Amino acid sequence: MACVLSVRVINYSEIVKASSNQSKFDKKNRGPNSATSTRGRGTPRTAHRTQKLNLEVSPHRAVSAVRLMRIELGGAFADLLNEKGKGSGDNEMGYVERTLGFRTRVLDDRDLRLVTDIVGGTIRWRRYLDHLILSLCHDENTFTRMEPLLLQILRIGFYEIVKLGMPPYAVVDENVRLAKVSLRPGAGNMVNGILRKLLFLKENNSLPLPKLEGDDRAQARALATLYSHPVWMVRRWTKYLGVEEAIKLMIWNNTDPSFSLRANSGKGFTRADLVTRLQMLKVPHEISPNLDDFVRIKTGMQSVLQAGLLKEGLCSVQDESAGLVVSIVDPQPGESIIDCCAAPGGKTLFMAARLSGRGAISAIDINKGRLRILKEAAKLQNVDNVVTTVDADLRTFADQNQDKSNKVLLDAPCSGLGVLSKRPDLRWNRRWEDMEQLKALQDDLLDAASMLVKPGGVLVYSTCSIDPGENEERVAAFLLRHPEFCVDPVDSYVPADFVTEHGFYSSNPVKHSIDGAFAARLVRSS
Ligand SMILES: C[S@@+](CC[C@H](N)C(=O)[O-])C[C@H]1O[C@@H](n2cnc3c(N)ncnc32)[C@H](O)[C@@H]1O
Repeated sequence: MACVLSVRVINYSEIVKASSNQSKFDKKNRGPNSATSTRGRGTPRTAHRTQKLNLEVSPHRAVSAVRLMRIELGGAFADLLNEKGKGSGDNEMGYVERTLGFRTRVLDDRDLRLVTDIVGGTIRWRRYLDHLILSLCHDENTFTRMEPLLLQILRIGFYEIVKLGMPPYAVVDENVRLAKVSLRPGAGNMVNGILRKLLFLKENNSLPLPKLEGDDRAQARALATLYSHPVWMVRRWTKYLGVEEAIKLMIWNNTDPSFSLRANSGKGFTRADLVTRLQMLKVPHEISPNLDDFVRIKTGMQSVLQAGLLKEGLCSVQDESAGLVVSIVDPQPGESIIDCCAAPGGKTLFMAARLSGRGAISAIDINKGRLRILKEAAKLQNVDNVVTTVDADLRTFADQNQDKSNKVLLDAPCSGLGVLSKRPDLRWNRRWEDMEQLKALQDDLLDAASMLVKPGGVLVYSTCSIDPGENEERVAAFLLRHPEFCVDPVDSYVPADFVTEHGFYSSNPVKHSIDGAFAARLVRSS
């Protein structure tokens, strides 16, 4: 039986004494009012005066389940918690306690890695996992009415068995235990039954998966389940890229992401310095073939974080696809640049470092909070002497501002379809309808940004999307509205491999193994 220790202490690490047993815990916390016992109907649990430490539930599993609830239910999840939990910014273990009714031991490095893997993977594979869970449930109602926490526990178990190939009996045992202590014994029995059915089918190579057959619509639905993406994305990509490339893209999106680090030259820290530090930390790395300041890492981000390299502002996490957009702006010492949608500042800060202390960047953004992050990062990275933040809607700013610049960057709000490997939840939050709204906003912002460009000056339009509707089509529509601009091919700024036949920059995750992004360099004649 799982062991729940309950003690009156303020400090979690000081917990020493056991005083309650499982049945007491169940009675007290698992009634109809439990935050986790109903889906969307739960009455918030009252604040605990005691803290309960459970040493038998694996901490990474408990934290993963709660984090998945937070991601999926968003604001609704905060409402399920007690008042104290709302917006308190409390640490993860606080959420665990308020959701599950107990704490686990503190997570070590290995647990943290497991949480990242399990949460990322379970979100990515959600559609695929839900298809399997639904297929193995008694009936559809069992699935659709399942409590949120129970569903997350099942998703975790299915992911571990089917995608991670973890030792099956340990997975069953641990997920059953989590369901029992965090919900009730019956929930544990249900998890046990469904996971064992899954194991049987997997061992017999007969998982109930859809076949690629029927008309385009049916095939798109099957692909969407097999590769776990929304149907509308599959239909869009098969139309633009063909089935084979669409599948490759989905496989990329489902793979654990690689990261790039940029050495902050503003701090006098070079790539050679960064390489030395990574060697000392034993973090495997690779020099970027595309950008002088960048290094790629696949694993070891935890070590980089713990060593304080980011906290000290010595390096930043920045994808090469974003760095290459800065190469297209090509900032030179002494120049004045307007960055129209600047926050949280990835590109602003890299451009600022390239100015080597001479010149100025006006960093405009409508989002105050993100702009604050930019300002603090500029200070940390020692480039605040060339960065001024402007809290404004670009459209109003452009209307009212007489000052024009030779270089303007518009890194527009977009669908983010190029960065789905790094943002596992984004695919489920984006809707097809968003695309039309985004395109209209991108047109408006392009018009506004163009007003800030001096004759002879350059406007760089960029997105982190791979969708032609947000990229080439927006530029074509802009050029029709603004014949005073023409395309300046980007060949002199980025490696030839990234240049499209129309002279635009395009990074393709499948081809270049970095995020997907787009940029056009547009020169104003008059
Ligand atoms: C793709 S993000 C920019 C990322 C940033 N360039 C970087 O490299 O970190 C788009 C930004 O546009 C901002 N934005 C959206 N609408 C805006 C508007 N009307 N005026 C100014 N900024 C806007 C958003 O707040 C968001 O920070």
